[in-house]
Amino acid sequence: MLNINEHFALSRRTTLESRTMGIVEQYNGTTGAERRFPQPSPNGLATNRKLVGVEGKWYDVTSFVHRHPGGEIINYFINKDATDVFRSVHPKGGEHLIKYLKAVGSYTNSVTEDPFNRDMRELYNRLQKEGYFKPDLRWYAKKYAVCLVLLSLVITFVAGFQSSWAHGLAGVFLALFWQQNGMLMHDILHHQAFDNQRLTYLAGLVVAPLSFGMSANWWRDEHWVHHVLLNSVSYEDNFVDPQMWEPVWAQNTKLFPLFQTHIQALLIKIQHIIFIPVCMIAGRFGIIIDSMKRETDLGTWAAFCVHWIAMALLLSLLPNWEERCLFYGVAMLGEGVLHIQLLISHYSKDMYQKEEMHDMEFYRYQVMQNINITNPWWMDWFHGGLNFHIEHHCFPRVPRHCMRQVGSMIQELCRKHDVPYDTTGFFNAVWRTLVGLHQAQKLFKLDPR
Ligand code: HEM
Repeated sequence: MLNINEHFALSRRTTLESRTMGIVEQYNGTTGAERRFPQPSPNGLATNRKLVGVEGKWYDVTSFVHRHPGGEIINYFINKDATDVFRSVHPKGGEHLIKYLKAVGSYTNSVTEDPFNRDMRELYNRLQKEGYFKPDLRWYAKKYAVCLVLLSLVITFVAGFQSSWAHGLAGVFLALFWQQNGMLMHDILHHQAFDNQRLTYLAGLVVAPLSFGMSANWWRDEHWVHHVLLNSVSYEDNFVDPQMWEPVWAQNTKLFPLFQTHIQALLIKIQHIIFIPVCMIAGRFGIIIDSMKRETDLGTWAAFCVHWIAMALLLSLLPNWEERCLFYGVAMLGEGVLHIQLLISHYSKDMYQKEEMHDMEFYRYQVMQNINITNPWWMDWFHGGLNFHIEHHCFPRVPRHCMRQVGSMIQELCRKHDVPYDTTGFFNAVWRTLVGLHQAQKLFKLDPR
């Protein structure tokens, strides 16, 4: 095990950018999460081929990995059993892909030795049989109709009233519009509304760059890595779960080696105090800028333009700059709550590193690394499915409105196998995050070299 100074020494060798962006190369070889995905040996099959194991069969992807529409993350699963992750990420659970692929060998169907994982695979089969994974377009269409009502309230209160309170209220409606769109984007990109890649892309354009001002492609790519390699950090491979890493927070001591400047050290000392205000003030712009920096898709850029032109027109309807700042400021702060919601389901969980990985298979790992938010059903709209984070990480394609039922099934299996199922109220989850940040800052110091 490395001590903290050695961590820092290691971390200096690479740039921060390569840590956050070079997600790919590290997947070859033994990385931290490897032990999470058991490896049956592809005995008797040519060793120079790249094989992926799904449901007991080996598929040769040697000539396909560079063209894989899901990106280079597939490299991480070469010569491994990828059954659970394969079913979780692909539309239709990848059944359409399996039908057309030719197997080149087989291994014992269930390499999983963890009885909890075995039962969760059975639960997956049951959910599949009972139609839980069926995309529910009508339910999501109703949700989008609510968004349109919110948008018309924004326009009415901006254009139809002169008073400041009406413009402040319009800001609240805009915050709700963005928050609900953000949650819809999350569901849609997980194929909960369409199990077709093209339609998912088009719907993603509407709810993300057009309505929210953020790139759906960027978010999807980062988010899938987050799902698959949740809460992982690996210094040698310059990798950290992209959704769990902001160069301003050290929520876990395993992130310390990634911080190198005195400014960062200063921010970390007060991170528990500034966490909420920074999320609320800068959260929205942080993801907009990040997503624009890497976007190359013309459709997305066209949607960005429409978004900002519409926003400029809306602001021009207000009588002066004070009213504009009031309106946009209220909207931005209100939408900032979404950024807190996005982080509290993981921030106070542990992070795993190569040297310390536990032998946990897919479902056990997903259950252990997530926190659910307990809330009455009538507040589900506010949490937008993020409250069922355990269920979502186990079965990302289950539509939001089925989560309660699926939650009871998972809880039953957790009780049966004595697997901790972490659930707490919204404010308590925020508190746990702040306490975690506070404890981490007490341990933090820059390398005194
Ligand atoms: C036999 C191996 C595999 C094949 C043939 C394959 C093929 C594909 C195809 C054709 C798509 C486009 C979506 C679709 O039409 O279904 C896709 C998407 C994707 N694949 Fe794979 N894949 C394989 C294994 C994997 C593995 C092991 C991972 C590991 C995480 C992975 C991650 C993804 C992701 C994240 C997407 C994007 C899904 C989205 O757009 O929402 N794939 N894959």
